[in-house]
Amino acid sequence: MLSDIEIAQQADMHKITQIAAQLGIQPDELEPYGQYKAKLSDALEKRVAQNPAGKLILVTAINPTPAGEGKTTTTVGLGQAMAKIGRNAIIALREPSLGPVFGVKGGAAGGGYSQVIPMEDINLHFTGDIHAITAANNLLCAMIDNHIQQGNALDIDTRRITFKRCLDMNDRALRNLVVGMGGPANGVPREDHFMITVASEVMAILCLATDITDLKTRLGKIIIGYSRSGKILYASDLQAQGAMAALLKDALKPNLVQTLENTPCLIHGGPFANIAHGCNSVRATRLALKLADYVITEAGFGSDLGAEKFMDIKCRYAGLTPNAIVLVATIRALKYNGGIPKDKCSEPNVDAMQAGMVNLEAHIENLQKFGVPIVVAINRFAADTDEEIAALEQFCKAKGADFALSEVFAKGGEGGRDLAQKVVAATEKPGSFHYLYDLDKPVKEKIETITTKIYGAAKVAYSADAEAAIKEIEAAGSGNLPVCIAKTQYSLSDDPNKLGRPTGFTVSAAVVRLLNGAGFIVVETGAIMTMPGLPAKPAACQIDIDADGNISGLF
Ligand SMILES: Nc1ncnc2c1ncn2[C@@H]1O[C@H](COP(=O)(O)OP(=O)(O)O)[C@@H](O)[C@H]1O
Ligand SMILES: O=COP(=O)(O)O
Ligand SMILES: [Mg+2]
Repeated sequence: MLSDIEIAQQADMHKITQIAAQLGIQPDELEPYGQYKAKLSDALEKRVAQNPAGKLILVTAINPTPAGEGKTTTTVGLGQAMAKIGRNAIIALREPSLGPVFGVKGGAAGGGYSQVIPMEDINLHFTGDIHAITAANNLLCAMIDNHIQQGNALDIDTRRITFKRCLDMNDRALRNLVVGMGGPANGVPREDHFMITVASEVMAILCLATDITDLKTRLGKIIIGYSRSGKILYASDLQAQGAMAALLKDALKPNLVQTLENTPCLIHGGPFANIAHGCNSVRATRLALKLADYVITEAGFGSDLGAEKFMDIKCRYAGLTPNAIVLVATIRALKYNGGIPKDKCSEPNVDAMQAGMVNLEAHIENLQKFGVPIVVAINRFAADTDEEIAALEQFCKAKGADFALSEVFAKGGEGGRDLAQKVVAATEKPGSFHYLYDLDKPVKEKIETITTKIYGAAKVAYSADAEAAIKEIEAAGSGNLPVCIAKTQYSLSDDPNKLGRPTGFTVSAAVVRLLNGAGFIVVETGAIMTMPGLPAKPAACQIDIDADGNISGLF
């Protein structure tokens, strides 16, 4: 079989103006970036605002292996399959981060015959949105350190600056550093830290902002740290929000591209779901709902992360109601959850798969708590045996769960017809969507609702810092915000080694941070890091470009 990039490079790409025309988008509502990418204008958003909204479908997954289980691939394949069955659908994805592209997972443009294209552009610089987010974030950092250098009128406590620099790269050497070295002309020395751009508050703000005014307001509300008297300081205290918003003017507009089968795709925003809220932007999702009868979108990692945050943060803020959920399960991930090492998960092993079924069961039960019809998508890999597939289908039947065997990786839209039919039917079932918790509950109660009802934890252990932060957040009147738990994606717990369906465990809430601009409270658990590191053999080592500009090795 050809590699992902070889399939993508052989695709018959249509001009982006043709893809736009399929959606009724006028040429003057499109801002092309070359012939195959474009941003969608504010004028379009205004013109279609009164259109009836389409149906919203979320794609999530069980706990993944490090390679990922095919949510993006399934989202793309389902979008293609909907066209095959004559349904008018758009897919809405997050933009890939350079961290995984050069790290372990590789790109995030789907795979096989279900990819979005041009995949090299999408996986690398795309339309520059993540670079703009990095620049806006680091402009604020430069203004913080400059304010201190210029006399520190705000009396910023240099030991309590909470806003970190960012870079869209897996670079562990930047996790902890000292800035301002070199003497009086070069700044004031202080400890600082980098996080990966996709975990930054500016990324979260871009994904939740409804327009440029809302964006600027949110940016101004970013907490940068404290004065030495303990006063909370904001980006607006440095008059930074205007310049930051100006840097993000174009990044705020959703991007239009296409799938291998020339069906439309919006890509906008790219937060990870383990260390951030894991959903593409509200603007892109809302716009897509006004342009098509079905919108298929994905949220990162398993339902314990991306799907829970999609429901309780994104849908709540955007007033969205999902009409169906696709739960991607793979035989390899079930074996992984059944205790098989990741490099052995392609070997036939029904027993191990059966042992790992408890993880699928947990995710089905989790998603049922949101009151939205579910379809399990068995994402078929070449190594899957008929016996394993039959056993998995039998499990779904016994569980009373709708399911479909999906072969969109190997066959594109043709491999997703049954899934598409099942999903359309699911969207026509009565739903009773509801959030997991009410915002007016105490912060600890919201945290413990997620950890017990979704993760299956027995309790939460709060560090002294976490306890103090929760008290301070509630005393400042900000306790009525959603919670965004940062934890490992490999386990329902905060311990990556607890696979399957662990019970009786304790989740450790180590750090609690108020993202005042984004409007949610981050709870960092276990040993989660906001700046990943590259692996021993980075994917970057196999990426190359020839004299004609042809890129290879991206996957
Ligand atoms: N059915 C499949 N067979 C082979 N490889 C697959 C299949 N589905 C997905 N992949 C590959 O697995 C990796 C993860 O897929 P992706 O869709 O990015 O998962 P997720 O979005 O859940 O992280 C990608 O390299 C993709 O090409
Ligand atoms: O945030 C993680 O997203 P994927 O699960 O699509 O890799
Ligand atoms: Mg993905």
